[in-house]
Amino acid sequence: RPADRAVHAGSCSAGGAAAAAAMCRSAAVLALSLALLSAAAAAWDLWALRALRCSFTEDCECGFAFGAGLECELAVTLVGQPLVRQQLMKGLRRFLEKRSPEKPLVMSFHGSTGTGKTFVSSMLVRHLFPEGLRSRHVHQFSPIVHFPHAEHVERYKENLKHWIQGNLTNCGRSVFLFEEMDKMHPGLIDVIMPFLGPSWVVYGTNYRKAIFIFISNAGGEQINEMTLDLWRAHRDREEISLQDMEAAISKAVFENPQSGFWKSGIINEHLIDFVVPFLPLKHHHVKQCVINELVQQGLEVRQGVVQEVADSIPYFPEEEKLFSSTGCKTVASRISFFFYDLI
Ligand SMILES: Nc1ncnc2c1ncn2[C@@H]1O[C@H](COP(=O)(O)OP(=O)(O)OP(=O)(O)O)[C@@H](O)[C@H]1O
Repeated sequence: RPADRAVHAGSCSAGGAAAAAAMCRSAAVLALSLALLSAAAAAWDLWALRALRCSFTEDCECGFAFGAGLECELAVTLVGQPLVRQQLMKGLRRFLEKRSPEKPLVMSFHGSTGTGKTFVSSMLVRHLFPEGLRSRHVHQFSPIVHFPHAEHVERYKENLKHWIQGNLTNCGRSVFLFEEMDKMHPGLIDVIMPFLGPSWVVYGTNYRKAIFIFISNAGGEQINEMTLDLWRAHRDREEISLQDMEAAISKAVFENPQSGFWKSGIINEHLIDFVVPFLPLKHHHVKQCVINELVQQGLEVRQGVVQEVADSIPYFPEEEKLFSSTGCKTVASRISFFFYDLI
């Protein structure tokens, strides 16, 4: 019947439109998938090509350039830290002379406040990448800034892993500075473990060329005590046994729940290549810091100012008043006070 036919025709034409629309959708989906696939293939090709080039030519240094000036700058500007110069230069030389190192370089800086840990780490990165701390291959991490909430540790673990992996994929020569390790949530640090050893695989990059530096006050007390014992035995700080100090620091940070390395596999598995102890600074070291700072600020070096600034800083232990409680940390801020006051 005509009406039926009309209904039928209507439904048929509606069905045809729906079928056509479905066909259009499938075609669009197919086209989009093909486009995505070819884009992914192109990206993959590029990545694989880069990976291939990196593995054959070692040509993925991302602007990394270790100059000869670090040792000299350390000798001229770093005060009272014989072990730092020695350990740092030994670690770097051994690591950088290998075209294909078997594991990343892992160093750990320990010492009480104001002894030069941050000072040395920023000097070091300036000698590795011309832009220093501003280089996009130098990555600073501070648990206080990046991971402030203890209740999110599990999420932080994932974030930290992806952050390191992403940066390493981007540049195998990346430098990671982990500051304030003593504020790190317990257990979090072990997420980094696989990246520090010899057997991790990060495709498309040679992650074994990376440098990891851990910085903390943990172990500072042990360093101070050992330096004090030496002084009481009428011996010079240059005579400190690095082995004894390393053992004392490793034990202290492993056993201290507040150290960030508490019960950490990083210590147990001996993944730290160089423990770098920063010794407490004496009165004459502080004076040298004052002189350096005056020169740096383009101010006249007046002996009166040097003495006043060094005398104004608190020293420990109570009886001998031997070491500066704040190292050279407050020197710069004190200079303006004494310099302009004494003029
Ligand atoms: N051994 C040193 N030789 C020369 N200058 C130093 C030394 N130690 C500290 N200073 C001076 O004091 C400033 C503060 O030191 P720095 O920030 O490196 O201390 P830190 O050990 O990192 O302390 P904190 O543990 O509190 O972070 C430096 O910028 C530098 O000017």
